[in-house]
Amino acid sequence: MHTRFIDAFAGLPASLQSALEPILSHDDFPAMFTAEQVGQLKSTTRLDDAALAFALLPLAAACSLTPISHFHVGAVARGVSGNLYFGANMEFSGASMQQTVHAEQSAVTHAWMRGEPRLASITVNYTPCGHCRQFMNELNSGTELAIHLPERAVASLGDYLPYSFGPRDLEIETLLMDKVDHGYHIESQDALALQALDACNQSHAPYSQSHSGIALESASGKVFTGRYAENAAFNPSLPPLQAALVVLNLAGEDCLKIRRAVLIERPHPLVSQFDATRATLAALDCHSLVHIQL
Ligand SMILES: O=c1ccn([C@H]2C[C@H](O)[C@@H](CO)O2)c(=O)[nH]1
Ligand SMILES: [Zn+2]
Repeated sequence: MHTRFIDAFAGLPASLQSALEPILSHDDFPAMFTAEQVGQLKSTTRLDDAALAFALLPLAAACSLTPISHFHVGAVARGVSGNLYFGANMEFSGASMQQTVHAEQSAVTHAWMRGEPRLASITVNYTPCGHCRQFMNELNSGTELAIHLPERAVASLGDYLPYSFGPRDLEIETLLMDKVDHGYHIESQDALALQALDACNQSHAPYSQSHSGIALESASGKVFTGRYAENAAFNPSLPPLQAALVVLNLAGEDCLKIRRAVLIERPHPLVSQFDATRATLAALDCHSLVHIQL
């Protein structure tokens, strides 16, 4: 079991511990559970969907990286597939505050990067801040997304974000998590560049059309990609680097040991990721960034 889970695991109910043990002891535990695993966990623990997601929150929160706040936020997103995806907040010392990733953004992005088509609900250990409510208002689940919080009745995103501003106010029909393929091509033999291109082709940038994607090679040699997720209110947009760091971190790898990165974006984009990406990677001690302009 990854060392980050040991304390949180020890605090779980015994029946959940024994049901989770074979899954968590796998070296490659991806911080998600398939619908089939969820079914098995529910039947062995007799927890329902909502109770299981709450019970898993300490494990999700154990994935947080918080050198600034030491405040561990965990989220569990449930896809319409029935899969569960962890999310955790991430702070980067030496970078700007704007590079921070909230746990809700992490769980949403995690589900999206793993191909989930839409979310049904999200469970969080603290109330989502205004920024997260706005970030989630970009989703194709819309204001129907169910939000589960400790000691509160389940409510919808619409309940938590009345009089909301969103994509439809800017006449945008393609929503976050909708399947897209922007159809860009590059001439390259570099597997990392081709994976960054794939991420760019699936990015969500309907406001600026400044599609972008990134691929990171981790310490173990695995590749983690990230897609840009733009937001109707612009500032809550999540850069592609953050999306890739979410998946890399949740997979149990070290953000401070990234070997190389490839960022792909359009030439002369209205919105450029390059400067912020280079600065944040430098704060993470990665100085090998290739910038490809389509
Ligand atoms: O909705 C919220 C509010 C805060 N945080 C994180 C961001 C930062 O890392 C820390 C302190 O704000 O908590 C979240 O993850 N979600
Ligand atoms: Zn937040």
